[in-house]
Amino acid sequence: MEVVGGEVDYTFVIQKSLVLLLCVVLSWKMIVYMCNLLKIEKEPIRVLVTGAAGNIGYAIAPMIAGGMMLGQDQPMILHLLDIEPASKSLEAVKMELQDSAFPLLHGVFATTNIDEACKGVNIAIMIGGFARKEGMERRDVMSKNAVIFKAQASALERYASDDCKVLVIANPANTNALILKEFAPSIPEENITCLTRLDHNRAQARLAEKLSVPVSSVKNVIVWGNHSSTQYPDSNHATVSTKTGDQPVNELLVADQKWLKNEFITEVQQRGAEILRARRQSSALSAAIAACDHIHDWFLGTPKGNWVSMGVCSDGSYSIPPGLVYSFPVICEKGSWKIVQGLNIDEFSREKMDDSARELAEEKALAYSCLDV
Ligand SMILES: NC(=O)c1ccc[n+]([C@@H]2O[C@H](COP(=O)([O-])OP(=O)(O)OC[C@H]3O[C@@H](n4cnc5c(N)ncnc54)[C@H](O)[C@@H]3O)[C@@H](O)[C@H]2O)c1
Ligand SMILES: O=C(O)C[C@H](O)C(=O)O
Repeated sequence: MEVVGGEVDYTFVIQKSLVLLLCVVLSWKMIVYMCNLLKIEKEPIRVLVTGAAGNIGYAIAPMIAGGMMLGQDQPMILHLLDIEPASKSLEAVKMELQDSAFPLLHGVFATTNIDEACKGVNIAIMIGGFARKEGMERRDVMSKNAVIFKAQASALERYASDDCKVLVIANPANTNALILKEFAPSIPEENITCLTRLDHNRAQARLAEKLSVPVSSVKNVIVWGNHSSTQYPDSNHATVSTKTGDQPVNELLVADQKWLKNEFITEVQQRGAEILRARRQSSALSAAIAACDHIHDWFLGTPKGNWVSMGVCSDGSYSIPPGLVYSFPVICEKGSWKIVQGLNIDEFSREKMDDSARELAEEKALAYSCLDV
């Protein structure tokens, strides 16, 4: 250390520190530059898509391969799974993906064997399941899916990578995710989620339409609960960015409180059924986009000041019973999610949130009774 006349020369120390800092920054920039020059790529991530020959599978495969889910610098290898009767269509999906020459797609592996499909996967998008047919009881659908998800959980438990992150889309999504959690105990429970981002996106879009603003200017809607008609789309904390800063949606729609408490909620709750009636098939394009959004934000983080809705294992936040997979507002950072805490819940919201939790508890009991656990 430089000492002048018995005293520390702070100017010299600061100068030295700045030079050192500059050297560190320049070396880091140089390393990044060299990597880019040498085209050193990230290791490919293995992504499992179950039900890959179906509607959502066909929509989501090119989105993943094109970088929408994991970003434009993240290569991937796709593991596509479907059941034997769909094996020809599955092979066709594989061929089309190959023919699309996606630069980030480092391989496609298609199989009807669940164990092989799960080998080494880092992400599992669970779309395949048993769809309700006319005249079938809820119990029949639940029992078929409970059996499917129990078997898939065991395969993931045995063969997936330790850090595997799971997104369940197949309905009943929350309860299928719960079964998966029960039968894959070595997968950390925070790695098991279900899709309610589609409902979140739908709610955001309805508000933007009502306010005649771009959808991107609306943020922080919430979908609480089950991905079913008891879900509670909540506009109480949503804002719209304007030239003068963020404005609460409830203030901008002060004259439309009746709409917010009635039509808005039912329209979002019933949107899936509306699309099902119009297409005679459930939503596929928007479901695939929502799944990409879900994984994208989970891996790469939610933008500062924004939250999104994800079906996650309840830790008792907002008095939602632990042991349910429930949709909460979450913030994501460095590959982890955290439930947004401290939001004010009014009586109206409380009732709706509890109704959905009650339905999930009933679904859980039904699923367990089907599995004899
Ligand atoms: N959570 C959501 O937001 C959301 C939105 C839309 C649809 N969904 C649900 O997603 C699921 C898939 O929808 P879709 O339109 O793609 O249906 P789809 O019938 O077109 O495709 C489902 C595919 O899964 C396959 N499959 C069936 N059992 C399987 C198993 N055991 N292992 C692997 N694959 C299996 C089928 O052969 C089929 O190819 C449905 O349950 C639907 O209700 C959820
Ligand atoms: O498949 C369905 O029943 C509808 C779907 O979950 C949706 O929300 O679009």
